[in-house]
Amino acid sequence: MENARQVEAYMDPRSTVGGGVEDAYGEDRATEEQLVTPWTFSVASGYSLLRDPHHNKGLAFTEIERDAHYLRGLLPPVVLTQELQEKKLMHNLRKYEVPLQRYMSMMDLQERNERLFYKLLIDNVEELLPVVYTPTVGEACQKYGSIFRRPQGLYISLKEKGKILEVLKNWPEKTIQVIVVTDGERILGLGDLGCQGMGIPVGKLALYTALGGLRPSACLPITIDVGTNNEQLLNDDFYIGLRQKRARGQEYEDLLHEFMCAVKQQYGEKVLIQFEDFANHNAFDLLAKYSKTHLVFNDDIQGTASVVLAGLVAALKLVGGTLADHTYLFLGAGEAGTGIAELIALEMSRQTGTPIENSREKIWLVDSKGLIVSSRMESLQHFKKPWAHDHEPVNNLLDAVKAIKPTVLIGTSGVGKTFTQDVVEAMASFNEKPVILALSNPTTQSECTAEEAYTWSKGCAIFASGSPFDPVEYEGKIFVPGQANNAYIFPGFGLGLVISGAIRVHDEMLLAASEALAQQVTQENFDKGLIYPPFKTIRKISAHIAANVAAKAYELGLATRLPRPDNLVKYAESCMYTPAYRSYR
Ligand SMILES: NC(=O)C1=CN([C@@H]2O[C@H](COP(=O)(O)OP(=O)(O)OC[C@H]3O[C@@H](n4cnc5c(N)ncnc54)[C@H](OP(=O)(O)O)[C@@H]3O)[C@@H](O)[C@H]2O)C=CC1
Ligand SMILES: CC(=O)C(=O)O
Ligand SMILES: [Mg+2]
Repeated sequence: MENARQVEAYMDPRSTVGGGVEDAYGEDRATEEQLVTPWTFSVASGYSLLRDPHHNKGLAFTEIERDAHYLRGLLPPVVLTQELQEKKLMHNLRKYEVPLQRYMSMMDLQERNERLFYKLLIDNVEELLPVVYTPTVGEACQKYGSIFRRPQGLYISLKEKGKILEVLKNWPEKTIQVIVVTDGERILGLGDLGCQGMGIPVGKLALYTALGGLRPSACLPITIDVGTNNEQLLNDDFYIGLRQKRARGQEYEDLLHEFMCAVKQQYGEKVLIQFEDFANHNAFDLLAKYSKTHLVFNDDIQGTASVVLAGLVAALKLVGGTLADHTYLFLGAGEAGTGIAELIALEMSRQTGTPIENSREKIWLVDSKGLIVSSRMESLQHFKKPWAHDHEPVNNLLDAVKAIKPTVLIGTSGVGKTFTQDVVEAMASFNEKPVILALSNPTTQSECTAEEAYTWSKGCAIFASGSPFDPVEYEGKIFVPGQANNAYIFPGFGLGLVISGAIRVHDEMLLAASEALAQQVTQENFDKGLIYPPFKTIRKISAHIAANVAAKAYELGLATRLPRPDNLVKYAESCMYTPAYRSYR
């Protein structure tokens, strides 16, 4: 009687649906308002095993496993091999015509059966990279609130200030080797996507595992939510982040500092923290500040630099000369642009034995206000100042191309369609083989398409882009564009740091990674005009990059994992995660 009265008191008069203690099946003895304990088993078996993505094998559980793990009757009788599961999933995936559907299907698979997800990604890397990574991940981030099903990483917002260590402890895995963190302010070339930038750390870490062989359980995606200045998201009912303008200044710095300290406290000195898609007004400062105390790597500044330098070194085989014989012009003078420029200058100086200031004179950058020249010095952000050379002001790209006459044109502006026909034709008018790299992502932001580059240059351009383009036929010849994307570098780079137990990142490691990548371009690739090896060999490439990076860490005295293995390539390969199913006792 007392109980019934309580129930009545608890019932929401607006509710049209019953349940709780009145439930005919007695499944749920609590009313909706009563507190309940969300208890669960800790060892996966039976039904919970099928729902544990780390151990689930779906229809591939063997008869013996079905008996031993209480799976009888929970699965239909057939037993499939992992290969057949893969075949079926690829068949289903290919039926989707909308890229976002493929993305969601892959994310569902990752949530359901992790090993199968990685098997698909590894075996079909060229087909699936554009699905889990650029360009589709860009669209996924834009629509993240609408397609959100289950959280895939850690969200640390201003609400968690003072409690970040506790938040890290909530993550189920304790041995973390790599964190990819964003604050969502510069997601690809799509701008401020706030908390919805989470798709990027998730995607990057999927590549850490698939391309670089880091264990999935050792990877942690994190989004720091300090608000967003994207009005559309702030007004979107489905937005998943804090509904406020971005915190700046001391409030931002304090949250980031708490985060950085908590990470080191929780995971130790050797956890790699990869900064991804921060806006440049924070990215350079964070990297400078924490590179002294933490193992940090900014993918947009450093990873991109390493991949582009590798492509340029390889391109020299096609265009001739040394790095120092060329003249470089960038559209975009932010993280990617100045990061690449600095590494080219560093390598040039190393090769020629001249001071870096001299090498920088071969490199020019254009930002939204025109060519970076010394008369603009006072108003330039600190990372642009080294590139302010003596020249009269030039306020658009075409005039800059005509004035500087670069042999290499690199797009890092985040703005699509900026390499116009006039620009490409100008490049082709004074270069036999102009090198044109349109690095901005996703595809919509690419400075030009592969077809435009080849057609407007009359088939002369050596072209690569940040997001993939299909081969192009021009005057009966097939041109295969390369993909100049930091995805070539960061998985192997991170593996190299992990296997050597490195405690700091050093510029020489970026050069070592770059060198390893350039060495992987074969004559067969060059014959096709490619300056990068195909992604299908990426695990081998990653092992070589890891070995070179680890060797440099040992050489610089920054490695802690001793003794140094003799054959670092073999060692790197032996450390790589493979997604084949394990047998359960
Ligand atoms: N392929 C790859 O691996 C990578 C590609 N990227 C891509 O590069 C792009 C830029 O990234 P990031 O460097 O981090 O971004 P930043 O915001 O740091 O830099 C963008 C730069 O482009 C300039 N810019 C913007 N609009 C124009 C314009 N219309 N004309 C000329 N310059 C312009 C900006 O000028 P101002 O300073 O005056 O505002 C700024 O210097 C993104 O699309 C990103 O996806 C990034 C990393 C890796
Ligand atoms: C590839 C990458 O890191 C970017 O576009 O930001
Ligand atoms: Mg990035």
